[in-house]
Amino acid sequence: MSLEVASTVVRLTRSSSFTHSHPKALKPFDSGEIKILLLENVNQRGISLLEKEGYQVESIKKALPEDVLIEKIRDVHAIGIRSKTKLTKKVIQEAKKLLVIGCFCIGTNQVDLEAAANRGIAVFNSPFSNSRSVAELIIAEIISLSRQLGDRNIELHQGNWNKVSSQCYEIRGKTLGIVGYGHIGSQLSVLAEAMGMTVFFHDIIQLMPMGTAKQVNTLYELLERSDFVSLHVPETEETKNMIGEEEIARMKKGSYLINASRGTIVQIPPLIKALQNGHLLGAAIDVFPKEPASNGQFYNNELNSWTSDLLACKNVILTPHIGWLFLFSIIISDNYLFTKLFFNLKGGSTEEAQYMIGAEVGAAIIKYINCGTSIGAVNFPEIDLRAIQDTDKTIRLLFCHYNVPGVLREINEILSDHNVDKQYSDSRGNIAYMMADISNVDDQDIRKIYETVSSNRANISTRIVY
Ligand SMILES: NC(=O)c1ccc[n+]([C@@H]2O[C@H](COP(=O)([O-])OP(=O)(O)OC[C@H]3O[C@@H](n4cnc5c(N)ncnc54)[C@H](O)[C@@H]3O)[C@@H](O)[C@H]2O)c1
Ligand SMILES: O=C(O)CC[C@@H](O)C(=O)O
Repeated sequence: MSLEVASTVVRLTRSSSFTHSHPKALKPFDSGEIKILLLENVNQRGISLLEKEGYQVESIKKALPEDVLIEKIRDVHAIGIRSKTKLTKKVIQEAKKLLVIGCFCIGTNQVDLEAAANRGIAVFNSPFSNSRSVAELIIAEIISLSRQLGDRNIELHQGNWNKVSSQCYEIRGKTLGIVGYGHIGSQLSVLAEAMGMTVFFHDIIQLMPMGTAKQVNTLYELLERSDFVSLHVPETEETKNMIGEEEIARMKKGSYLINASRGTIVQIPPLIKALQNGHLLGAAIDVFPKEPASNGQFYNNELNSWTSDLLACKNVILTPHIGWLFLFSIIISDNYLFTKLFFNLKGGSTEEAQYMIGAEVGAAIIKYINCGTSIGAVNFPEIDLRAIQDTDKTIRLLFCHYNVPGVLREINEILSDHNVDKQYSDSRGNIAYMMADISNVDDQDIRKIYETVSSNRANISTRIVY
């Protein structure tokens, strides 16, 4: 494999609050030359943080088709995306200047993480800013499915008064099976128990149950025991098509399936069959194998060939990937229970979730560009050093390289004439990352260190920040 060299020298932020210091004369780039591309309507909080750093930020509201994305990505140092933008190996190979990818969401399946790491590109996400919103959505859907709220709502909107109680149930005493007991699954577990449900979960790792929830050994055991099955796994090779004909057949007759994880986890045609023949009493689907790149009249058979069949099924709640944008409230007034559902892309706590994600991922991008900090990266060795206090002659060397024997010795030989104040290195698979703060270096030294380190046999990317 050829060793691609991505190199940048940028001003190092000298305090944790990212205040500006004056750039040195020799540095080839300043922060105004750092270009950031943000896609899919990233929250204004993230945009403002990045602009405040002096970077050139372009923000586009939708996902881009591959050819346009390739054109645009060639020129940028950072890209911010959500769930729709596919950063494949092909796209990443074209991104010659790219240092960092920010996923302004939880899922990172839309990025080829290995291809990014192999090019020295760190990937960050927001691992739990919207977990609670998804868990609340699922509780709302469990009640809605159990009471057929979606159908009653559509009927009444069409002028049809249909007061029925047949196959409408309380959720108290029912069993919820959670597949994937991470941030979202465990939050859901707590909420479901508070509503009087019994909770089972299945995960590939042994986990501490919340409350009185119980971990079961196999997916089939969970499917056979649950009145409601809710999926909260990431998209991986193992989870793709995880719920198909056989799994749905294992579910209890009269049970419900909920998927707000990723659209590839559930095979929709067997789900439609089970809804049509009454094996399942309902389903709630927030994510789809193919989703439109922007809002509009795109939800039809052209998008997914079975769309009209799914739309014709009874008691199916369909939402446009808004799991994290959901506010649910129950108001108890006198003896009445009013259930209010808000599906609103801009209101209430939705702004809070977006704001938090914008702040978290925006800050991670800034810290990586300015200081090299990779803590929280999902594909990269995670390292950091405390901030440099000496404002004059200390530089920070950031060396991402293939994890081969003898490389650190070679780099330390290059640095042996200098005073290395602090040094830290870590590896993850075949990628290693070293950070070294070197004091008392003049402008000529900076150039020399950069040239010798970046021409090392294992170099993937070398940066110097100061
Ligand atoms: N609909 C939305 O708007 C929305 C919002 C946020 C997240 N998501 C999706 O939900 C997923 C889960 O989010 P999270 O924050 O809880 O993730 P997480 O990483 O905290 O938890 C995922 C859990 O799934 C488990 N798991 C992985 N493979 C498994 C398998 N084959 N079988 C059983 N368990 C398995 C993991 O061990 C982990 O405990 C995300 O990856 C994302 O794709 C959707
Ligand atoms: O914002 C999005 O598009 C994705 C939301 C959600 O699926 C996530 O992974 O956080």
